[in-house]
Amino acid sequence: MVSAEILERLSATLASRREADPSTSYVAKLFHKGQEAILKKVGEEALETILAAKDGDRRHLVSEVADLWFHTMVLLANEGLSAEDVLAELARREGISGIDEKASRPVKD
Ligand SMILES: N=c1c2ncn([C@@H]3O[C@H](COP(=O)(O)OP(=O)(O)OP(=O)(O)O)[C@@H](O)[C@H]3O)c2ncn1[C@@H]1O[C@H](COP(=O)(O)O)[C@@H](O)[C@H]1O
Repeated sequence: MVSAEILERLSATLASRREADPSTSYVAKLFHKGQEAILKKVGEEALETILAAKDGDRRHLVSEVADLWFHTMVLLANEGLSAEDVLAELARREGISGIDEKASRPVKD
């Protein structure tokens, strides 16, 4: 079984690409293009994920979610963050019902 360690290894690879040659690395090329280009890819992959979910092909859906996760990880790496930061946030939320959490928010005027 594949474990979440793949996310940590991928995060390390992404961080190492900050100094890599854009002509030999897709990730280095995205870093070189900057945040706008990365956000555009995240948006495209989110849309492709929605379309894949609607077409009912489960393997296609998994492939598109992998593209989405990968590009959101590039986005995090571009901000000096990693999958570990997101995993820590999910761990912090573990066991807290979304309904209870929402009800505990301060009331806005
Ligand atoms: N997981 C991935 C991964 N998933 C998707 N992609 C690439 O993401 C790109 C965008 O996918 P699209 O389907 O949108 O293709 P496209 O429309 O041609 O893309 P654009 O040219 O428009 O950006 C493709 O080139 C995919 O190959 C990935 N590229 C790299 N990785 C990982 O990142 C590591 C570092 O990659 P490099 O920096 O290229 O060495 C690799 O070893 C892998 O572990």
